[in-house]
Amino acid sequence: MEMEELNQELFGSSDSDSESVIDLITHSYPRETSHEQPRMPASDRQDDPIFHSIMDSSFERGDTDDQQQDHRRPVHSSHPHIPGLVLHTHVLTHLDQSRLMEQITEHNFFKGGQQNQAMCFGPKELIWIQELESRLWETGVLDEPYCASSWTARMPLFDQSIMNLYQPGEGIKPHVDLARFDDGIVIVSLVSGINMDFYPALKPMSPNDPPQGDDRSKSGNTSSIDNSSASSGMMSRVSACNTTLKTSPCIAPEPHSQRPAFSVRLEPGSVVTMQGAARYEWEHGIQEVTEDETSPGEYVKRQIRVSITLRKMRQQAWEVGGLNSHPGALKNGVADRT
Ligand SMILES: O=C(O)CCC(=O)C(=O)O
Ligand SMILES: [Fe+2]
Repeated sequence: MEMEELNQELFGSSDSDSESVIDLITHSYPRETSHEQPRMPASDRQDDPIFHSIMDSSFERGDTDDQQQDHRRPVHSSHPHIPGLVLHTHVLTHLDQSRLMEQITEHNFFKGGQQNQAMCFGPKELIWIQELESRLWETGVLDEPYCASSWTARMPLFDQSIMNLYQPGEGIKPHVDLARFDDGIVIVSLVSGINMDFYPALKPMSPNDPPQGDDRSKSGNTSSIDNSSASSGMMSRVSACNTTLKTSPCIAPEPHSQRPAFSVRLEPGSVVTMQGAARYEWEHGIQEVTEDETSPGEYVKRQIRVSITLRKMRQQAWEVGGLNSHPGALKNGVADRT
């Protein structure tokens, strides 16, 4: 079956029942992966919330607006007030998203919704990173001036990916990504939209900070989230509560001392790139709310969302304790956080 037909089945057909779509997701097109990771049995996918979010989401129903979006060219909008922050819309088509979601679902990274975060290291296991990278180049996301060649020329471009699953009402605390990561961070939004908020960092970071971070990140309101923590591959909801890495309804949200300075609407298929000031001097976060204001007085209910963050570890970060000190994290590219 051609990919277009698959996409039509997945997203454009109103009468396809779950069984047939599950079957399509399981078997329909050849996989380039050599992953040894255990796959989710097709029968279990019927209970998989990610799968259901695909089934329920508006773009999967083939809404006219969403269909049209597929034919729109990518638009790159540099933020007028946050240097280095660029929103790239209409980057991933429904087909791109469906392929990524298929891989994520198939590898059961979120354990049927029991875990809300999964991490992979190294380029080998990350077929979606290769696909994403190609798409980011093809669509001009990684071009100057949005992304500086000082980091886009590095090899590999990304060696870590983190996938976040957000149920409606979940968010992520405002933070500056850890110093162990290089400049140039990419966040890809899948399945449904969300508002991301930006706050001037109370304690800005710099590319020259020690890669392991310092005590500054442990105090004050600026959080430097170790959702990348090299010690882990997966973060369970329980550990999320214990570590406050990613906020979850089971802990009281800590309000940020500031109101967001700016909010950016991240539609599915859009990409955010952060470099320079946007990466080091601004915090980004997602509030724990069930609906987002998309224009004055207009609110949109949240649905399940999945994001993929692509980053590159700094060389010094490997030296001070990267994967070598956490061999478990390497197994199959992911490991349970314990
Ligand atoms: O899910 C998102 O859009 C943001 C994720 C994020 O900030 C991170 O992984 O550091
Ligand atoms: Fe982040």
